[in-house]
Amino acid sequence: MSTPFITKGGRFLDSKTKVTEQKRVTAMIKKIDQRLAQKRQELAQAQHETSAVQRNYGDNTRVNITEADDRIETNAAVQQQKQLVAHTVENEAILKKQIKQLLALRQSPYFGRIDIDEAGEKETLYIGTASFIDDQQHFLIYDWRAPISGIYYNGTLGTVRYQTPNGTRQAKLLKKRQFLIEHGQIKNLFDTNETVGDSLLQYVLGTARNDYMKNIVATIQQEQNDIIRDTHHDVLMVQGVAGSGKTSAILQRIAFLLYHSRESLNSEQMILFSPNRLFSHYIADVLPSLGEKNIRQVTLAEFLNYRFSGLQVETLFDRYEQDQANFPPLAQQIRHFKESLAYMSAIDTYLAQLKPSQLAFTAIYANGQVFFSQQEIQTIYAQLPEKMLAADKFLATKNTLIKRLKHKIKTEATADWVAAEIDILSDERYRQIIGHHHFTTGDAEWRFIAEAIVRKRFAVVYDALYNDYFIDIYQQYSNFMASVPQIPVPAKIWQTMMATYRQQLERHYLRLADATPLLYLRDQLTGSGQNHALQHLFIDEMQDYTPAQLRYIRHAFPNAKFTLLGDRAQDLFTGEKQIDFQRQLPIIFQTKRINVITLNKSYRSTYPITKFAAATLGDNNQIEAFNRQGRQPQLITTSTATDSLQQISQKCQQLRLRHETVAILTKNQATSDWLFARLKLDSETTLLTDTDRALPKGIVILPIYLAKGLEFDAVIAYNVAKSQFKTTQDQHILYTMASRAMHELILISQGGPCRFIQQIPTKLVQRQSITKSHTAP
Ligand SMILES: Nc1ncnc2c1ncn2[C@@H]1O[C@H](COP(=O)(O)OP(=O)(O)OP(=O)(O)O)[C@@H](O)[C@H]1O
Repeated sequence: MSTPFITKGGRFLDSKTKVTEQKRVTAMIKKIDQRLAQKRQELAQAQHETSAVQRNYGDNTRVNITEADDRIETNAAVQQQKQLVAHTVENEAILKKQIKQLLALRQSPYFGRIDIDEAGEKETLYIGTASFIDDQQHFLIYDWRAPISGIYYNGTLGTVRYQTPNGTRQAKLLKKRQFLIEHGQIKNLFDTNETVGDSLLQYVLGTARNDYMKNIVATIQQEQNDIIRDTHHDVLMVQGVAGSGKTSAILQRIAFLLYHSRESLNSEQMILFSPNRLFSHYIADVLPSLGEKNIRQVTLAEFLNYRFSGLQVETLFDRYEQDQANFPPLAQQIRHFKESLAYMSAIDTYLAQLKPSQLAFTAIYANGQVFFSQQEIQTIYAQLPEKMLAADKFLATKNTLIKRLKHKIKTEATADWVAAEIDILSDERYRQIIGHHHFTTGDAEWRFIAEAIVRKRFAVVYDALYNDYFIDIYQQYSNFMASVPQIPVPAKIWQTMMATYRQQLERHYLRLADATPLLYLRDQLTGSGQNHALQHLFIDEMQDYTPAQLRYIRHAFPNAKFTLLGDRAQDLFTGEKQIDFQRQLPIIFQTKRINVITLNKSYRSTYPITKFAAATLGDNNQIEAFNRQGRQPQLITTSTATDSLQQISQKCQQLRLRHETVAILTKNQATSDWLFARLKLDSETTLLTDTDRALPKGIVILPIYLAKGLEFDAVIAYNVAKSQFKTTQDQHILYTMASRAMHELILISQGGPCRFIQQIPTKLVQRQSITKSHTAP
């Protein structure tokens, strides 16, 4: 970049300073190069060792099983060799990671410098994406996550405090310098007294987006830093306006947590619930760019489908598409009720009062005959102490059934059919069953084989017990629904809903609103479904989750800490009744250690676009626009579909000359399909659906819910007419569409625009009407 930074509170530096700093950068790169050469040599050596160990592995572990002593020795050798292989492989992986980190540092060793005075001792520290320590153990670069780096993000000149594992420390911040270094060359640098100067941010945000989200460590803002570094709360909830850096903060937070809890935390103990698959792809580069492994990502649909193997669970997107066509008020009331905490509590009450005779046990069959009858299972359950928890009773019942199965295997082993089967057993099968076992008597051997045969015959029973198939959980849920005391609709409507539930079940289909209550009932009844190992769970776009879903997720991951990010104004799915999550959080998460952070400043879009997007929400918003100049949003009103198509084509052509990615956003998939079939565009155009996993460059057409969390250089929002956008939900859709644009926004309205646009002050949007006379040649 050649243009100088224009900075509020920043100071341009003379060329002498730049020369001195460049010298340091060059010297640093030299040191990094030396370290790289050394690490590459170590890697070559390690690879050589690995293949030597692997070669030896075969020789040393040739199994000698004739003598007992030899067997023990061979076993020990195998273990030793295994450890050696694991060690060398791990060593190689560490070296590869270090080389990758050094290569990144070589391009841009650091982005910040702080000069501090700590109790009279002056120090100059440089901050980058990873630490770099010389052979004398001097920190030449500090990792951005090191405690002292907190000063860079939080402090203005003067007295500053920073957190260390041993408590808070104090220092005087004398200088804060920001760098932009590309390919080893300082592109710009300046001193600032702001937390992180706007100029660098303006530069970073002004560039075109690429396929992947970038890390923001060089320009983290103070309030984002609070999110990243919060380690004191069980639940951290961020309510942030569109483009305020929620997703960015979550990803840097993951990197931060991994750095600070290296000993006790690894990426497998974290999971991110993301809004769609495109999003998963979009953010895939951030953690690796910070030297960390990606964590697992899952969409709610994937999570539910995994838990309901064999059933298809309605997705949020399918439901949204159907609701657009028809969503009667009574159905809305039922759904709203089923998604509430009250409904989940009703399950708790139901379970507490459940009599043994009310459990929907089912008989277990083996080879066409009843093995355990429903009555037998019920009786076992009924004999357990009344006060026992439902889950404990279920487990005790299961254990008794397993014991009975084992007993039956023993007695059945003496049956005639077993003896007959043993008589005709082939030699090969016989040897297979015996394996390495040795028997002192012929009787013992015979018994062993007989039991193995019976066990195989009754394997289905064991399977049914193991998988809890002796309770019909779908019937139990149906019974629960029939017993719910305060239903929100007339009894007849509720019964119709239950009948539909049963019919859909026959077709292996389950409504989304029933999914989490059903899982909750199943888990509470059977004591299954909990993951105690997970330590951190992150949810992006939390406004798309219902209280019942959050309650279930909390139940399923009892030891996890939660980071929840959302924006009420981007709530596309709940309809008119917005949920007050903040009030419900202590009940959902059953903790008081909750921190709520609000982000009002929006960074993604230019100032005019953010102003426009905010205005679609009316006066009732606190959105602050980051000061980055750009074109005014444009509203084009047409009178026919043909005119709209023509305008979109024209605009696409123009936008493509200026931008890498142009998105045409529609309200639903059907409209996207329709546009894709009719638009004749010269540039490469892709229609996206919810099965897509990658975002191509060029022009993309997609429904708004798939664009959640994403951003594009330019957006064309189609069709913002009053016939299409009426409700509060529509208003949120409009806001979400507008806020996806980074640099340019065009809105097409076929017929008069909706009231959310009509109300916008004239100066915020450039209006143009296309009448027939304009489009006619
Ligand atoms: N401190 C920052 N420095 C540089 N870029 C930033 C910063 N904060 C946010 N951004 C950029 O702003 C854009 C929006 O950020 P992000 O997607 O994290 O916001 P969000 O709050 O999750 O948005 P939405 O809710 O609209 O999906 C991204 O391009 C991100 O890189």
